[in-house]
Amino acid sequence: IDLSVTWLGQAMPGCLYNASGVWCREEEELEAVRASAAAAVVSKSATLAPRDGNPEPRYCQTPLGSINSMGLPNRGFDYYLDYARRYRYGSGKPLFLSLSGLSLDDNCAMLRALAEEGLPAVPEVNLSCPNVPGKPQLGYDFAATAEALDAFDAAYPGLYGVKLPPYFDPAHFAAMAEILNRHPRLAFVTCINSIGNGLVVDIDSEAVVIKPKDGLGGLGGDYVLPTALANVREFYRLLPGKDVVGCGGVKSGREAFMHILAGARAVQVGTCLYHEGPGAFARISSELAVLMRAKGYRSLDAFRGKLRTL
Ligand SMILES: CC(C)(C)CCc1c(C(=O)O)[nH]c(=O)[nH]c1=O
Repeated sequence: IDLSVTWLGQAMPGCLYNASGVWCREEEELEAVRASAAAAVVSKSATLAPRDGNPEPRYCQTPLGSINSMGLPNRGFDYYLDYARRYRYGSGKPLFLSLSGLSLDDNCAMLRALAEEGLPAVPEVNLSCPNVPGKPQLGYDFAATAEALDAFDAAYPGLYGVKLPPYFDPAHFAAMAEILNRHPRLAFVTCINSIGNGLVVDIDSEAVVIKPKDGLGGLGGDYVLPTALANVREFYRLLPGKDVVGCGGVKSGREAFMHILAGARAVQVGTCLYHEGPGAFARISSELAVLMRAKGYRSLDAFRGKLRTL
């Protein structure tokens, strides 16, 4: 059973890696993911300057997944760029740097710095990054997204990707695809980021479960799987020549199989990784291999994007 993936001119020994934000803020965490059965590593979304993030509790696990309003706590871009400079490709696992600048200028400054370092990692620009206050996140502001991608093309000469928020309307899938398809070096989209601004209520305390934003936070886990699969399948269809990375609701070989069936080139694990730790990658990989063997598939190419309609 071959779980390897070749994309972006790189080979990955498998198809699973972490979702940005989970087990990837500190170098020790990044190294633990790299040393695990994960096939790649992505860092916590970086801002130019280090950030403490929001007051705790800012993350909460629930029976159906997770809710978080971390507030972009990260060590600052130079910390992750330094890690990228020293990153040992010996393990054959690509490194992605997630970027979430607080302004378009910050995102472009980080992209330019990455280019000047000789592209030691592939950027995954987080389109859930904050926009002008009072406006929706960048990924929900189509004009701002179009402008940002033009600026990214000018700032960075290599292949890059974007992390997309979930979309819920065919007109939004079409509008985003039209913009994304203008950018040939935009090589992949990662679908999806958490479903924004959910509210989890604890009936015993009669209170919300996280402190920031009066309890509003991004949802992950079982809550988001159908939305994640829909975004993977729609953008797989709408972005010819680009790769889609599946993210959302993966906790076993079953959901990884679903994401690849929907068209995912590779699959990220977030909420499940937060709770299980990097051992999750070996478990999910073996579950996926068992599932493939039972179905007679010897590689991911044998079923990628082959989700049947009725
Ligand atoms: C939500 C933002 C803080 C604007 C970006 C960082 C981020 C966070 C976060 O750091 O709160 N959490 C997520 O689930 N997804 C994200 O993209």
